[in-house]
Amino acid sequence: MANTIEWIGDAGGFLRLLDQTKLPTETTYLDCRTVEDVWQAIKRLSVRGAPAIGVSAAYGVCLDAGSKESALAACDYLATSRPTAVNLFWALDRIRHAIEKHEASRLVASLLEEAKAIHAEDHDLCAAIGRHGADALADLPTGAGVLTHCNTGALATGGDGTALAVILELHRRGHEPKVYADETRPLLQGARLTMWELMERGVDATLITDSMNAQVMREGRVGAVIVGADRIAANGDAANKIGTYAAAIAARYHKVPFYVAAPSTTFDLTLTSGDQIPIEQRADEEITCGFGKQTAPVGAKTYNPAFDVTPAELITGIVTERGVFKPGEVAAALSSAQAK
Ligand SMILES: CSC[C@@H](O)[C@@H](O)C(=O)COP(=O)(O)O
Repeated sequence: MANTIEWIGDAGGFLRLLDQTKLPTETTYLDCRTVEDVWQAIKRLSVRGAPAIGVSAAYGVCLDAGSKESALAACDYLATSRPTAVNLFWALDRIRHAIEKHEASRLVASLLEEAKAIHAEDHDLCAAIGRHGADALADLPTGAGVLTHCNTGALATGGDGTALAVILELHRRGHEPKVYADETRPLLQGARLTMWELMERGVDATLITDSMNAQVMREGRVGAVIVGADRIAANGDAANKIGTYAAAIAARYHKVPFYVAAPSTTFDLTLTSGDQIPIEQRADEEITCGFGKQTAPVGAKTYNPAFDVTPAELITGIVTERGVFKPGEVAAALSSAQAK
């Protein structure tokens, strides 16, 4: 796999991102040399996926950390790029603490160390999620169907991914999962990115459109659904890419277990329920003129929420780096782990 996020050089270096808007047809990189470049890259989804957004923003601050004031202003600015994935705000808070703690004279080097630590830690979180999730799904018959939505792999994180890390671990363990990848309208993260990653890794993957997943479940092809998340509230309600909620409803109807996989950095325990999660609204053109092809009358009125919230009651288990928990138990489990 190509590097999704890479800092090139030392403290005077720059951030190199794999430009995900060009995949799967072109593997090209975007060199970000200013905070504005990183903001734009996050906004237009050149880098996307909750953990990857957080890691990129942490590196982004290093591009304007000549003084504590400029670094703090960079944090505030990057926080305006996208509203839903809480990993962005978590990473920027961690960088803000580092700004306060470290000497102004070697601020860039200190912040770079912190950003690299956030990146490396995310790699380890993904590995732990993969192991716990594969343990939870160990009883699935060999060759069972596993449905996923959006892209939650190496392109979305600093490691192997969240939901996709579970699938890859099942594959490594010889369970031979047969993945059904929702294409994930309107920006096709499932078709363009998940299919690309799974095919590169040699995992059996079948592309379907989002509207086919209920029928695929009805045909008995799916043993489990596993998805990622952008923000999970204290009660276990989970925001993820638009279409996740519909997949969860279909899974419940067909008695298919529905798992959400996310690191502790995706939890927002200040929110009591998913109703409080800010949902990003994106441009009309994404659904009227996707990928440059006009598919609706000019001037068509649109509504384009980028995420939805799956209520906790539809979620069988939440896979974290600390284990798999019932949605109603996950906040207490993570809080007690943090207190230790
Ligand atoms: C490990 S990634 C989990 C989520 O961030 C992912 O499922 C998702 O919804 C990404 O949305 P995107 O708009 O592509 O950033």
